[in-house]
Amino acid sequence: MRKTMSLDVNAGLQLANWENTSAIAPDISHQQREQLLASFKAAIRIPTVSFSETDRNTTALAEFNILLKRAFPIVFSSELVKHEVVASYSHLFWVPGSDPALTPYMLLAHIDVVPAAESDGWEAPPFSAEEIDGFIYGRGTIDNKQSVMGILQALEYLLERGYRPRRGFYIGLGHDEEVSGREGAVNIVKVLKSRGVKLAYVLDEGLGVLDGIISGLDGPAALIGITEKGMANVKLSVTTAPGHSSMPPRETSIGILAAAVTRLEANPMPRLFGYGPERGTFEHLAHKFGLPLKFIMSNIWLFSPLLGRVMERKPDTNAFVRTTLAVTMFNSGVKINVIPPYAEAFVNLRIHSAQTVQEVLDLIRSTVGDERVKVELVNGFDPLPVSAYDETAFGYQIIKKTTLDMFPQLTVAPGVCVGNTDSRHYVDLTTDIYRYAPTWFKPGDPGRFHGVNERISANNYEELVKFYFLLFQNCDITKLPETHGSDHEL
Ligand SMILES: CC/C=C\C/C=C\C/C=C\C/C=C\C/C=C\C/C=C\CCC(=O)O
Ligand SMILES: N[C@@H](Cc1ccccc1)C(=O)O
Ligand SMILES: [Zn+2]
Ligand SMILES: [Zn+2]
Repeated sequence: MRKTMSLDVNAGLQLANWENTSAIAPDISHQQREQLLASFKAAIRIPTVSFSETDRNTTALAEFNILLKRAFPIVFSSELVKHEVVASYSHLFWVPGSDPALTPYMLLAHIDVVPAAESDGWEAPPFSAEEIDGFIYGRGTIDNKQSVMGILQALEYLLERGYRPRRGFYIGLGHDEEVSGREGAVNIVKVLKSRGVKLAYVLDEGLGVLDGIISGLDGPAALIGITEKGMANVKLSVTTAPGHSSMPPRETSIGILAAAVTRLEANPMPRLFGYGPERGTFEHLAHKFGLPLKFIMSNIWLFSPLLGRVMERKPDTNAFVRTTLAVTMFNSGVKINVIPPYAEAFVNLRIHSAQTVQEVLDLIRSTVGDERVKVELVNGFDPLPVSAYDETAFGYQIIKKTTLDMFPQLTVAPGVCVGNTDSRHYVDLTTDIYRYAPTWFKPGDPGRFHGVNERISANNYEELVKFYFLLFQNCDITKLPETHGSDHEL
């Protein structure tokens, strides 16, 4: 019989047993702090906006290329670093290790951002990088220039201090992540494949440190994304005969389509909470909840229907419960006195780990339940495979250890990334993809993603630089420490 699980997740791999490879301390002088913040703000001020796959601010992207060279002169001049530009605005860096027998790893981030308009209610203009009460405001501060700049800033400091890695690594910076990554990430992957590269693990953007966001949890938790939801874009359309508005049919194409869309919103996709890896998140965090939540979280197999009902009440937690459906575009009409011959709507779905694109399409067709509404898949992909997060998972344990080196008070747990990332293009290069940076989220902060007042504290940005600084060095261990007498399940 399965016993009640309450994992002491911070035990097991005793930090003391790790080979110490972080010989260079992450000390940052007052002058360096000023300079790293100035470089970060300069990056935020360049509006590298992706509007659509065909409409991107290429002037800004070109300017960003120049900024990178200016901000990180050692990275760009070091003999050790091989740099190449991919698809004009994406960047691939390769730093070979002194021990070629060690499989390299790769860090990813993206340069482009989604659009932002000050008139939406920003407290500071979205490309100003203005600092208010210790927070730097601007589009890209948490998605994802904090990692673009943080990774290269850490490498700059390490090289400056004479660092030579034992394990080689790649850094990939995409320029079109927000509109699919088909130019940047896809071509970087092509280059790596042509060279026969295999990666120990990939670390990309995604989850972070949640502080006060999971209600009932005692203290902040770092969630490392071990998978991401699938995605589907679906087009619904209705074609009818046009005519004079004075002799209307009982329903127009607009009415038929609106009714179909209403049925979709009224009948959400099934609750699947507990059927995917989100279950492991709560089992890992269980010991950090007070009673009775501790008991509930330790017995997800019994309580998942109850938890699912509670979590579905708020959009940010509902995202973990089911495949979400958002009607994002609706176009129709020709003239005020003409019966509309055509109406179309687009629906964006984020698919729960326990479902597939095909299953979701079938459900949409049956919920619409109207032959006059044509349902077509525009594009999509299934949920991503689940990466390893047991005690032998190199990437997961390195990321976890580095997080605990910086923030010993955190509980670290695996999580599902509800947004999509460039890392999904890397599935043929590694089985282990993680989506995480120690960006801190407090209540209300998740809404800043693609929303108004996106911001990061200056202090948190500096912590990110230190995180990557330690991560590079922690990756130089040749193998994970052996686990001693671990009788708990993972
Ligand atoms: C199971 C966890 C339960 C509750 C968590 C609740 C809310 C999560 C809140 C914040 C999560 C942090 C990150 C936001 C999520 C998605 C962003 C991921 C990728 C971004 C991709 C992109 O748009 O560029
Ligand atoms: N990363 C963005 C854009 C994106 C959407 C879908 C697929 C790929 C990228 C998002 O998750 O919303
Ligand atoms: Zn992003
Ligand atoms: Zn984004």
